[in-house]
Amino acid sequence: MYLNEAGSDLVYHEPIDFEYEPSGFLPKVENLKVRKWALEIHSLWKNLSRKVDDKVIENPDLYTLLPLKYPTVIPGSRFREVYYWDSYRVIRGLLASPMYESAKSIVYNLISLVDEYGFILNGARAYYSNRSQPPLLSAMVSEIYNRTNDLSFIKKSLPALLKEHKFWNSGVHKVKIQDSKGCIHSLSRYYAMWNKPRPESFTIDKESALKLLNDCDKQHFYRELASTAESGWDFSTRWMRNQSDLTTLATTSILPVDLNTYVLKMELDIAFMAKTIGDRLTAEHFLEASEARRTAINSIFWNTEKGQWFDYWLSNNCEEVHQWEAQGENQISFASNFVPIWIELFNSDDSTVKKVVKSLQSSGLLCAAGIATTLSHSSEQWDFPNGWAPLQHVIVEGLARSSLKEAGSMAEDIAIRWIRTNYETYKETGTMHEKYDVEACGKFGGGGEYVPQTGFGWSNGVVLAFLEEFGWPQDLEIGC
Ligand SMILES: OC[C@H]1O[C@H](O[C@H]2O[C@H](CO)[C@@H](O)[C@H](O)[C@H]2O)[C@H](O)[C@@H](O)[C@@H]1O
Repeated sequence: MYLNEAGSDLVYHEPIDFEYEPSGFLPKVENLKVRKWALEIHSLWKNLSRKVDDKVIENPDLYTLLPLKYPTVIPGSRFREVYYWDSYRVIRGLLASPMYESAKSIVYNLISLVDEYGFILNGARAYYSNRSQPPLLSAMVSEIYNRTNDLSFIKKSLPALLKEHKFWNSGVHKVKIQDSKGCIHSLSRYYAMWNKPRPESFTIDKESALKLLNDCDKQHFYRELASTAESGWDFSTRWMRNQSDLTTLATTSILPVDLNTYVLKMELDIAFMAKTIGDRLTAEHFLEASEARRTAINSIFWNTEKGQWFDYWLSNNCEEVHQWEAQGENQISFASNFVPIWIELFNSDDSTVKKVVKSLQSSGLLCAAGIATTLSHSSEQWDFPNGWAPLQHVIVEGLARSSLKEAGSMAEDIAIRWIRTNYETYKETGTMHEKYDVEACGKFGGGGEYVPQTGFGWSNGVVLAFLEEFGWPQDLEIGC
């Protein structure tokens, strides 16, 4: 057998809209040291830009890489293909850069995946076709539209968003649940269409399953592993019945707060886009869908005393309509419990925001260098002490949109801590990292099934997005 060198299928591409010093770049960054660093991060888009090699387009059956037509941006290091939810933060950074054409071409590639598969794959490889990832396509489209006012862009994107909405709200992804007052709600869950070892981590999964004795238990476990990869949080004690035993992953039995927030955002974005292009019926339908999901999120996840939205654990995975029970509420603090604050319906409500700010403050998740993913020291990568760019971003952005002063200050404080740790680690190691250790400023993260990766798409995107939003004053020190 003859194999090409890894990475030769996706080749370097010079982005057409890249400039070394773009005019109007990060106008609120006054400090020269920070501006210089931000320009270095901006120039990393050049390193991470790729296009599919012609040999793959000509003979797609010979490759695992999918023959995407447009140039794209990869996360970096071992992640040499496009990843779905990473792309949202990459796009937010590209918009700050500003590289609108590069941002649009990422979306066009993702749309082509919906056309072909009916959903967006975890990543653009054939072996990722058994699952998706946190659905953020609508957020990508609406952010690009906000900057460009390009009506034809939303016209081209809307059909894919409608298809994607169906994927997350039908079949195995859809769960019906009756609340304590007798109302039936429809929510979404992660559920991979796969019950074998993940092809990209085949030997690791086989080994993890060794202690399971029968084939049925093994198949169940393999589905849970792949479903956890669909959540983007692979792996975390958040999904485990027993925090020290990976084989107790139970992701398909959990109604996740963050997934349902992203689907709510999808519904609101679709309603807005449909209205913008004059499709009144679709707009009304999705406004109703968003109202129903907001009610479901309040009823099933929100705990008003604790000021958090908690994941809900289903007691039995096979019922047609589940019955809500107090014991199903998982009252452990995870960063995902604060993700709904991203949505205007929640961040415009002062009483909710006050509770959330108080709760986040006392949760133990707020650390020296940002928000920890969970409080569990498990050595899994989506656990303590790791902090991840997408989680800092979604919470900070939500808090910053509130009109409450204490929420705004908290948002800015977290953003400053996060920018500082990214800066210090970059100066120390010469690179941007996939995740950071939030216990102290200037440390990158670890744990999990692969060595820490660098590059790195979503970290670059979030630093640029934070600097765009908050700026950096002349006299504020950047070092730890
Ligand atoms: O190969 C192991 C796993 O790698 C990916 O997961 C991690 O990296 C992704 C790219 O940055 C990121 O989207 C994900 O949140 C990370 O946990 C991949 O997505 C997994 O499916 C894969 O099994």
